[in-house]
Amino acid sequence: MSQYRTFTAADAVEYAREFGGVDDPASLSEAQEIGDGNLNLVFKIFDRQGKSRVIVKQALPYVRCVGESWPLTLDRARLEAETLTEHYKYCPQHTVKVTHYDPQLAVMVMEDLSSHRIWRGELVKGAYYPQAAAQLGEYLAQTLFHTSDFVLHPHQKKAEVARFINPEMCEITEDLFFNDPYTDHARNNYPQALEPLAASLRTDDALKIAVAGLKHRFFAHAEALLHGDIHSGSVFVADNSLKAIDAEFGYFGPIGFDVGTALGNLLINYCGLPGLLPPREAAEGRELRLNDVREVWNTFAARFLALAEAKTSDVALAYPGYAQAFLRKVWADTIGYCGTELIRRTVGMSHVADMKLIKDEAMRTECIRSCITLGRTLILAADHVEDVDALIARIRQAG
Ligand SMILES: Nc1ncnc2c1ncn2[C@@H]1O[C@H](COP(=O)(O)OP(=O)(O)O)[C@@H](O)[C@H]1O
Ligand SMILES: CSC[C@H]1O[C@H](OP(=O)(O)O)[C@H](O)[C@@H]1O
Repeated sequence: MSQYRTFTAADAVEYAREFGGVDDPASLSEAQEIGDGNLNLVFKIFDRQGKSRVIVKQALPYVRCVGESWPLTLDRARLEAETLTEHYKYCPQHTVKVTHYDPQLAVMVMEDLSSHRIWRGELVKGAYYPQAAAQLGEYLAQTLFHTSDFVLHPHQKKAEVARFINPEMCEITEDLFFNDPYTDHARNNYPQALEPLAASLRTDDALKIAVAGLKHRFFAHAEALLHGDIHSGSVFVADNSLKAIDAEFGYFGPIGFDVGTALGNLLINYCGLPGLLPPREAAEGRELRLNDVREVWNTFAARFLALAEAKTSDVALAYPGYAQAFLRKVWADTIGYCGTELIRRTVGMSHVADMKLIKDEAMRTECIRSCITLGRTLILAADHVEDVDALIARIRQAG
């Protein structure tokens, strides 16, 4: 990585002229750094007419939101570019297109999705995209099925697991999802009024054993090439369009982790809406979120089963009924990982706009409380929820 240097806006323009793949490179004239994520630099490159044309994304040698005190591998740019490229093969309609990757500079060039908006930003405003949930279910089914043992030859699968070994990024997830919120960790961050609730997570034996099981499966179950961080801030939406971005946590892990993270962020929004919108709009929005949860799961499960029936290459896994049995385990994992996402986004360090934008402090505290309580309920109930309707009934019961 000796040639590595952190890009300025001028560097990003120069780079885009050379590697941006546009017909008229000389017209590229300006860059704006628009990164709002926790980790990287993202430059939007504009032409002389002020039209944005292409995106240049560069990994920093540390965690952006913390600074140089938290060094982080530059190899995450490769993992992001290669995960997105792999997912694009199987689901081009719902994956951002990466057109160039440079390991020396930890830079990638990708399609500009300025015609879209980040889904989380829309969800917090109460904007509804009726197709988004089904499209996310389709993305999850296509990418996770096609990178699983249902399809890949065992030799190819093992080679792919090796290519996507991602220890440093996985360690972040292992710590932030499964350790910090269940210990008294300096990174944790929650309202003082919730100290008794947060403290109760640290001493709840059943909860800690369930979380240990989820962490253990995150370590050990190399079921498919996950996106690894498919929250509503990693998803762009537009009318009848959805595109996943930001896959630097990609690795071979348990399918339920991706599905659970996706559902978890819909439920964080469900918990936050009473603090974000007036009562009637919030109630309507919450119903839409529950429908979204149903739609993501139902689409994912139906498409995964249809793909398994049509395309399973392994003779044992093709046995009638096996794919259904496998999906029952994915369902239990999904609910458990969904619960851990709710808790790590409220007790842990990485908070999200669905809670952060609630202006009234008392209301914000109550929304966070409901999110933590729901998270715990889901983790504890994960093995006992029959289907998505039963899940929705439990969510309603939790309040
Ligand atoms: N392909 C893209 N087209 C347009 N904007 C993008 C694109 N990729 C990222 N962005 C913008 O940059 C922001 C940060 O990107 P993201 O990949 O989430 O960064 P990080 O890896 O730091 O989390 C996104 O929220 C979005 O606003
Ligand atoms: C110390 S990284 C925290 C957090 O940030 C990542 O999100 P994003 O890249 O979308 O900003 C990921 O969710 C990590 O858990």
